[in-house]
Amino acid sequence: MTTSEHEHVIEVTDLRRVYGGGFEAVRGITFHVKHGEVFALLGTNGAGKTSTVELLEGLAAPAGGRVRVLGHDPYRERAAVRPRTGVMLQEGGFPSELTVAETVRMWAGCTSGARPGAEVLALVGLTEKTGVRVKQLSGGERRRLDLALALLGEPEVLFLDEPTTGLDAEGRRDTWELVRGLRDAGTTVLLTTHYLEEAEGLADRLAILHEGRIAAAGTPAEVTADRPSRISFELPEGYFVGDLPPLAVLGVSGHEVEGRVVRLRTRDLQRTATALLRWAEESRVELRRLDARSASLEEAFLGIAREAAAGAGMPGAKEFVR
Ligand SMILES: Nc1ncnc2c1ncn2[C@@H]1O[C@H](COP(=O)(O)OP(=O)(O)OP(=O)(O)O)[C@@H](O)[C@H]1O
Repeated sequence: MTTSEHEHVIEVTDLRRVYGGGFEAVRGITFHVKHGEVFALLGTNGAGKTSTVELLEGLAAPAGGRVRVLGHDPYRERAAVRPRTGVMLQEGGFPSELTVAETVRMWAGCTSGARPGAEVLALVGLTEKTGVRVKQLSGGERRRLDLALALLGEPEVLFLDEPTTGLDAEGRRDTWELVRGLRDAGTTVLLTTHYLEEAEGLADRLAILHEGRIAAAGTPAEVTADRPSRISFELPEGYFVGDLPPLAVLGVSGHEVEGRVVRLRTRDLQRTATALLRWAEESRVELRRLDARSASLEEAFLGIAREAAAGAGMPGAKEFVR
């Protein structure tokens, strides 16, 4: 089966995973990943991200539901799926006495159609470390070696479990560039991450898992759309919140005051910001440390976690099909 622009490269339907002791880590999740898309699975610790990715990689059989990768069952039809996928696990677990070059050679021996080791090491910026033993690599360099090995077979589908954990800011940005380049070349990427900024900047679509279920899903913009924007500023000496226009007139849905700092929440950022600035100008007042911003994925994520903890029922999709 060949992939085309319109096919779902990964299809997950009502997927369940139950561990030995009877614990249900994945409780019926549904999502699709399209050809050439970067899809991020987010979630709190223990939400079920790794448990899900392992089912997609064919490392275990689901307790219920269905997984298809490139049209195949990754567990039962492993031989058909494995050569076309690249996997970067959370723990690489290579023999630490081998050098980087030896590790890549060993891995290439188990990879059908492996490209030259020097090529993947250059891609991840490890060329200088070719002769270094794995045990002497830094944590970030090991992550990059993990990524190099996942790329050896020029996979059509790439699974990245927390690819930038342990990387410094520059290494993280390099990895993002690399993933974007792979996506632009048609690779489908599914990644898990704890970095919301990473998902916001990299993912075409994402799902937020909470206790084995999808709490919200969509594009980063869709997931943040129903969250309020925020405006904060410092009131000058002698002014109080009561001196502002009525908050209802400003279109404010909630506010907090801490000393002189005022934080407003609004669902209409333009209206609130305009009314506030008009008032400041007419009152000849300077709003110091003025900051206005749309909801970030981080706010959406924290909001979902809070609502879930409060048992308030979660927004967004219980299932997500597009
Ligand atoms: N082999 C196992 N046996 C029993 N329970 C397990 C096993 N592996 C994972 N779990 C449990 O399943 C749940 C989901 O774990 P999982 O590793 O999938 O979460 P995660 O979202 O990847 O978390 P993290 O962000 O911490 O890596 C957790 O409560 C975990 O304790």
